[in-house]
Amino acid sequence: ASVAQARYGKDNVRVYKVERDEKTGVQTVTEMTVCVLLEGAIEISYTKGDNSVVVATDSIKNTIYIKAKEHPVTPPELFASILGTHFIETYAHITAAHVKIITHRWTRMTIDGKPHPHSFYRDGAETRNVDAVIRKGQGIDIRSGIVGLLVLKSTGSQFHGFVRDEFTTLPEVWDRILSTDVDCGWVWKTFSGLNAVKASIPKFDKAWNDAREITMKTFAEEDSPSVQNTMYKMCTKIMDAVAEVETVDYSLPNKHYFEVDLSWHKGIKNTGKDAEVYAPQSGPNGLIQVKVARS
Ligand SMILES: O=c1[nH]c(=O)c2nn[nH]c2[nH]1
Repeated sequence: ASVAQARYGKDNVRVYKVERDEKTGVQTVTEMTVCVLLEGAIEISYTKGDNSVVVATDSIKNTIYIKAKEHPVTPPELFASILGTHFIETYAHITAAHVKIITHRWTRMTIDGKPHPHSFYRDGAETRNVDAVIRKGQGIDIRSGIVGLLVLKSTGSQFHGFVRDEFTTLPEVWDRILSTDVDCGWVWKTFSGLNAVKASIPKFDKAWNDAREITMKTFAEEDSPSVQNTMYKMCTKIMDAVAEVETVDYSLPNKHYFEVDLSWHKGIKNTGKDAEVYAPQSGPNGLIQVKVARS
């Protein structure tokens, strides 16, 4: 037997950083959860119990805090690249670093119509994510993403014309609720290294804003014939908006809301065009996935 693949490190490293503007008194906060996993000539730590090749996961955790102090933590694409580059440049036997950053939302409060200088609230479980792989001599591959953006529309969604056979009970529908929990990502062309990432810094926030706006605008405005078609349109619009992106992917649960037939009670009409009260379903749920590439 031999080691086919191995990587190790520290997961769930929670990091908070505040930026204080002395002139204006405005403070800005960032909170993220970081995972760093290392690859390289580490087999003997598995096969021989030889720990001489192990950068302790505790040291990896320490390094994350030190780099967060020494460097910008935003955009997350930059901080992930700084972190990964540190590990492959510091340890000769480490050949790749896998860095995942989940950025949580601290949205600045608006108090009496004005942005508050140092108060924030968590507006949703939505996160801005980055998965980066930094490989010695092979550059930096980054996938940026949005996770946990929960959306619903009360109409403007249809689903009909699907296969009807002896397994089918689903009625065709021309007006339905559509709700999903957005998990989408966009993969950047490989960066040659940290300097190339630094040269692209303004592109990362713009791409995230574009992807988020496109997702919500397309979701809201499309009279959707299916999740499949609407998510494909989101992908193509993001590709058009961000030239440096090679592929865009979505994984969307279809979070069903079932009509409740109440006709048994005094003939209440609550189905079809009369439906107003629905039963939101925890499961089962549809799950629709796509990755779109430049043709
Ligand atoms: O948008 C949808 N796509 C599907 O594939 C599907 N299947 N059942 N309901 C559905 N809705």
